[in-house]
Order: sequence, then structure tokens, then C-alpha cells
Amino acid sequence: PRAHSYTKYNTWSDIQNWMNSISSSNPNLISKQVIGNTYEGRPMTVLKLGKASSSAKPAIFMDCGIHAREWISPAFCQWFVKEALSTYGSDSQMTSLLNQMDVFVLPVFNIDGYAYTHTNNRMWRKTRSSRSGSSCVGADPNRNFDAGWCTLGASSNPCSDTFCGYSPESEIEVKNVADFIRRNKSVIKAYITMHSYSQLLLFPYSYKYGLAADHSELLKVAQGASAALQSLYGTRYTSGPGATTIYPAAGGSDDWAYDLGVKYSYTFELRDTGRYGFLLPESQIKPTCEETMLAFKYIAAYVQKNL
Ligand SMILES: NCCCCC[C@@H](C[SeH])C(=O)O
Ligand SMILES: [Zn+2]
Ligand SMILES: [Zn+2]
Repeated sequence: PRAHSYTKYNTWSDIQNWMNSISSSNPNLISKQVIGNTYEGRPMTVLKLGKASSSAKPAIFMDCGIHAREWISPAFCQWFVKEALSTYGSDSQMTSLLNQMDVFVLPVFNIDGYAYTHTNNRMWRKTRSSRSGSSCVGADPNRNFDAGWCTLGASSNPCSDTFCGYSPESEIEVKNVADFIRRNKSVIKAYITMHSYSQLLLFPYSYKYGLAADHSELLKVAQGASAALQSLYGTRYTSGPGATTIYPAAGGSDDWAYDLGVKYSYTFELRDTGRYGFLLPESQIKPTCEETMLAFKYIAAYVQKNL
């Protein structure tokens, strides 16, 4: 079988094997927990990074792979875990971060969809749930959260790629993540969700045009993170509220987390701006992950300073 590589788009099977081995590699810094199964029964696995502590530490939650075809997203979550473990002890900021906080990483949110893009349809976006009454499969997890659910920028047609689902959290994958974040909301200070493509750093709201109460602070941090990202290879990002920066979109994970009380809530649209789109070549995994690490660390440092 193919081996796992940080500079390749790994199959779910290779990612699962990788999670099992890396989470037993350093019990003082990483552990894994299954937060539930997907519709097709695959284990949704969260990696908890941070210096082991008997008391609860403030935390950041990051997910990748909400949308199946956005392969650069799970690639970043895997890269992040490798970088965190390999630079802890040598990189002062990463050491400080993992000493003071925990980082929960969900490398593949929509595992069924991700597997389906490897076997059947590279351009699949949604979950793989099916319900009697429709021949169409899946709902858009990023329209299925309980945040302005199905009001705008989403479809109630099960055959649409932005189908909002039959009710909020109807998708078991969404419910599993929402339950986990609700269970840990007292410690979770930031929510970061990785998507592609367009090179955008978005924050609430997308379910309405109105500005978030923390708009100016969220914008300031996003602009700082984008500048940090650009400093490496010159990659240019646009920062702003989702509704006006990309499009209105209700039911999103970032809006939901923000309204739950997780103030620092961001959606990344990673490389590129359309030349390759979702089919970003594997040769761009390394540079994309390196520059995105700088943006993540900028946000994490800001959150740490404002604990
Ligand atoms: N919560 C919505 C954030 C803005 C839209 C993000 C994109 C990622 Se592909 C989408 O879900 O359509
Ligand atoms: Zn997406
Ligand atoms: Zn996108």
C-alpha cells in the first residue's frame, strides 16, 4: 500500500493509519479521540495537540475537509500536526502555544465525501447521506449548521451542491462536530475551518450582511494573518466578512461557532484563485502549507495574548 506523505494527497486509509501512528508517537503532546462516526460508519477522529495537563487548557479548534473535493484542506491539517510536533521545543512560539493551549485538529470532517472523491467523483462536495424520497445524495455540511439555517445562499433542493439538509445538524458529521464544540465551548477560544479555493480569510457573518459585534477586531486580526501569509511567497489573500467578501451563505460552521461564543472564528479559502482550483497540484502542497502556517500562528499568537 502507498505510504503516507505530507506532500501528497493521501487516501482516507493512509490518513487513518497516519493518525494512529502519530497519536501514539508522543503521548506527552498528542492524543486522539473519536467524536462519532460518519453516515457510512467511518470514525471522525480529533487529534488533541498540547502539553499534557491535568487541568483543562484554553483551546483552538481547527477542522479540515468539510468539503470533499478541497483536497488541499486535509493536507494542511496533516502538515500542521507534523509541524507542531516537530517544532515543539525548538520554535519558541509553537512551544509557548502548546504549553499554554490545546489545539484540537479534525483532519477530515467529511470522510465519506473525501473517500468518494478518490473512488468515484473527484468533484464531489457534500456528505454521502441518502434519504428515501430523493434520488440525490448528500447535504452541504457548511450549510447544515444551526446558524440562519437555509435562509440565504443555500438550497432546499436535495440535488443542489449547497443543499442545507432536512434540518439543522441533520448530517451526522455536523452533529458530531457541533456536539464536540458545545461540550468544550468553555475552553474553545478560536474556531478555524480550512477550505479551498480563492485565497480568502473570512469571518462572520455569511448568513446576514450585518457586521459582527467584533467586526473591527476580527478584520484587524485577519489582515495581520494575511500579511504574515503573504510575507513568505507573496501569495495575496483578501480578508473580510463572508457575506460581502465571497457570497451570502447561511448554515456555516464559522457563523455557528461565533454565535455560540467562540469569538475568533475564521474560514480560510486556500490556494489558488482558479488556475487549478480544487485540483491544486501536489507540488503546491508544501508552499501552501508553509505560508498558511504563518497565518495560523499569527491568529494563535493573538488569541494567546488575549486569553
Ligand atoms: N460560513 C460560510 C463562509 C464563506 C463560504 C465558505 C465556502 C467554502 Se467552499 C462555502 O462554504 O461555500
Ligand atoms: Zn469548502
Ligand atoms: Zn471554497
